[in-house]
Amino acid sequence: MIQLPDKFMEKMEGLLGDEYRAFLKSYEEDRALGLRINPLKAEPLEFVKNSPFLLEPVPWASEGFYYKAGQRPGKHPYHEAGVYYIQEPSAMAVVELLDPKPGEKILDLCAAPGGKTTHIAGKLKGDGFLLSNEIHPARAKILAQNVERMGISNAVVTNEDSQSLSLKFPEFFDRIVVDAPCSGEGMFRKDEAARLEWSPDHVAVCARRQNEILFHAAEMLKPGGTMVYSTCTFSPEENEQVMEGFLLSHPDFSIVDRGKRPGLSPGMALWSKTGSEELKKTYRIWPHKSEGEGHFLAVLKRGGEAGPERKRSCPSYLKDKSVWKEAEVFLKELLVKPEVFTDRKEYILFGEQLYLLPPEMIDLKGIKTVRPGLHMGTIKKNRFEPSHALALCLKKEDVLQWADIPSDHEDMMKYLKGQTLSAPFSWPARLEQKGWVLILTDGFSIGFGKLAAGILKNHYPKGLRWM
Ligand SMILES: C[S@@+](CC[C@H](N)C(=O)[O-])C[C@H]1O[C@@H](n2cnc3c(N)ncnc32)[C@H](O)[C@@H]1O
Repeated sequence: MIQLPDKFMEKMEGLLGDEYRAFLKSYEEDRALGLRINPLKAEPLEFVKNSPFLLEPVPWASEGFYYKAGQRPGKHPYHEAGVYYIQEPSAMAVVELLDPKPGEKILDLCAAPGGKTTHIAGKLKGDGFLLSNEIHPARAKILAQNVERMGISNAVVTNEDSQSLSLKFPEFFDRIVVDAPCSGEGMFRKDEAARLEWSPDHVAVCARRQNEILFHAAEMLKPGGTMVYSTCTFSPEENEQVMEGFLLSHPDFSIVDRGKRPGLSPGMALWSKTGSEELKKTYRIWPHKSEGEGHFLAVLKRGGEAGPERKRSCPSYLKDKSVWKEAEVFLKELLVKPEVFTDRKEYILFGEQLYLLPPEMIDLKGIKTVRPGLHMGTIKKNRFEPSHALALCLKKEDVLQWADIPSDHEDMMKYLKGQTLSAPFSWPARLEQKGWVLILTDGFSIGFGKLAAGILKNHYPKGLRWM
């Protein structure tokens, strides 16, 4: 059995009373493992029918499934193709409760490594604007990589603190997720660092930080907008009590009742300072009651109605199209409908790097931006090199040249290792004599290759290659 901090155990026994034994026993059991299918790549139920893994539905997440220990979905080519995101099952409840709709503007304020961001993007179906922010630079890079792997075209990744963002985006977003940094008690089964770092003082520090982050998040929500606050900890100081304090200082906000949900228990109003019944509308996930780690969630609504959109400054898009004529040539050669890209106006150039920004973006001057939009590629002298991110956004039916390599074929392994593939090819393909080719595995795009004289040169990024 794992070693839990003594003071944590004492505290939980005091809070849970008779239930404490069942709670403690859950630490002797294996934790549930989950993955969430990416609807930008696959229809979840269709995928499950043909999946190489044995998958069972997570009751609170339509795209979420449990997989069994011993299966290794993280080591399968489908993972590199962004077909799914490996995610702790309880964490999947957050975006289900947020309920984002295509066309909306969404903020994921504490976003790395990207579990909620990639879930939101799937529900937006490429329509709308997602700002994914992470305060720690190294984690923001991992977030951007996951956004790329999942084939997301309409997300911007920033690396800011919540206050700086709030100055740029007052009353801007329709929905916001605050998946707050917390003491991580709910992750003790899998995270030794959280167990070692835990102390009552750390809980208090986390609660103060959560209040501050929420304060700034609230400023960015449109009147009438929805915000989900979540943590992966049990402590009432970081959950019901944070909500209680927030509602007292923000009378225009209220907790939304999303009704009974399978696997989700009501929040513990009695553990707040006032015992307000409202807090029963928040949710908890308990490891001794559901197949998932400890979690707390609350859906908040801001009162009022959004006024007319404020005038905000736009980014300065590329006006001179000749700058990216090589990119245009590439798009016309590879795509069935190049106009999907060539008719768009929201292009910017960072040095040699060409990006396509989501529509309705505002100028991000002064904001540390890791990924301003979809990285289209690099404009080199007289040629254009498409980016890996673009390959992952494309589908077989979008392109004129493709090669579909079965995930269990040795050539897929070779491709992921960065090796060159030579004709004759034994897998389905539509290839002309030469040029850029979208590489797929079992129909899911996974990268680019370039064909010349029967040799398919590998363009799988060096940093991602399998050893
Ligand atoms: C619970 S994790 C987020 C997990 C993420 N939402 C996901 O689903 O993959 C909390 C994140 O908040 C970040 N964070 C830490 N301090 C912060 C602060 N003061 N303001 C905003 N974010 C912070 C952490 O670096 C961490 O990545």
